[in-house]
Amino acid sequence: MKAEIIDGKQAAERLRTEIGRQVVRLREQHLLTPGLAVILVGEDPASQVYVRNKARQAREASMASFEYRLPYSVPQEKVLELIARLNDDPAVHGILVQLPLPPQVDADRVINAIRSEKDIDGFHPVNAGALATGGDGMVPCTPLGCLMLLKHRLGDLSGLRAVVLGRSNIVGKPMAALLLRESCTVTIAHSKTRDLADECRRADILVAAVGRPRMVPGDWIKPGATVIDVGINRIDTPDGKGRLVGDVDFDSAAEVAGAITPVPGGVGPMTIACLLLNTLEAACRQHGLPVPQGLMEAAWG
Ligand SMILES: Nc1nc(=O)c2c([nH]1)NC[C@@H]1CN(c3ccc(C(=O)N[C@@H](CCC(=O)O)C(=O)O)cc3)C=[N+]21
Repeated sequence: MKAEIIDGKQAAERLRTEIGRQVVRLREQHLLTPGLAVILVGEDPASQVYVRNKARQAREASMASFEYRLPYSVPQEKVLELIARLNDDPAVHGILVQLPLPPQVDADRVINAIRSEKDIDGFHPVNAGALATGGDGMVPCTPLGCLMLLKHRLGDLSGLRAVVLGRSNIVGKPMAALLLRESCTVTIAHSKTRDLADECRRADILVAAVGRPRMVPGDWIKPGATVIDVGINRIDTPDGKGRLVGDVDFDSAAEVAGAITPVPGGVGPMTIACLLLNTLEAACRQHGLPVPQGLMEAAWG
């Protein structure tokens, strides 16, 4: 194996430690405790694990965490009512509604209902628009985490060719916008892209976010490229336990890439750390306090 493994777990731990310090400072100097509210609809076991992890890590960073569990069959109105209440709750600075949602609940309606200042996922159109036009809104957690890992490895990204595989509003599009902001030459590739392998082979930076287990083989990767694997796919194994794999075929990719993120232990932990970062920033903004600087650098320390 040739590639350096980019340790997202370690980078996320460093970032969370620094966030925790800033939260303690806010509490002591301004009597302000950043609060994160997480809404989970339904009983999906994987989602329950994520939500529990988010709440635990928020508390470990000295934040307040509020969890709301609604039944799978909940009417959309009930979800919107809860959001309206949290929008007006001064103890809540960030609201996250775990996706996906059941069919009777329209995700766009729900996202639009969250006050954009409390939209720590960065999914609200106001925040998506700010990212696209160079404003300073909330940046979606997964792309932000990916960017930190890229800077950790590469420093300045200016002029590099970046290919983003996947065009979702949650990862692909905001990832491309962030890389453009860093002055990369950005290509968004997707299921209709012709000569997908050739597009990928041009990439100095390849971000895979398609949700297809091990879709990207090593021979799609430019030698020395930096590969960020956003995929978290559970696959069956002969022992029946199953395991997590990314969108990239790790073993063959690691023979070619200069650096690569593992799954698990890559992008996932950074996503949660960035969620805490956004909650801290949201709390500061809502109270007219300066946003602590230099936190992102903590991740690539
Ligand atoms: N509104 C909303 N915001 C989200 O940010 C959001 C969401 N909905 N819905 C679901 C996805 C998924 N997601 C993950 C975050 C961390 C890990 C993570 O830390 N994964 C560990 C492994 C965890 C395990 O072992 O299962 C890792 O990659 O090392 C995974 C998945 C956030 N999501």
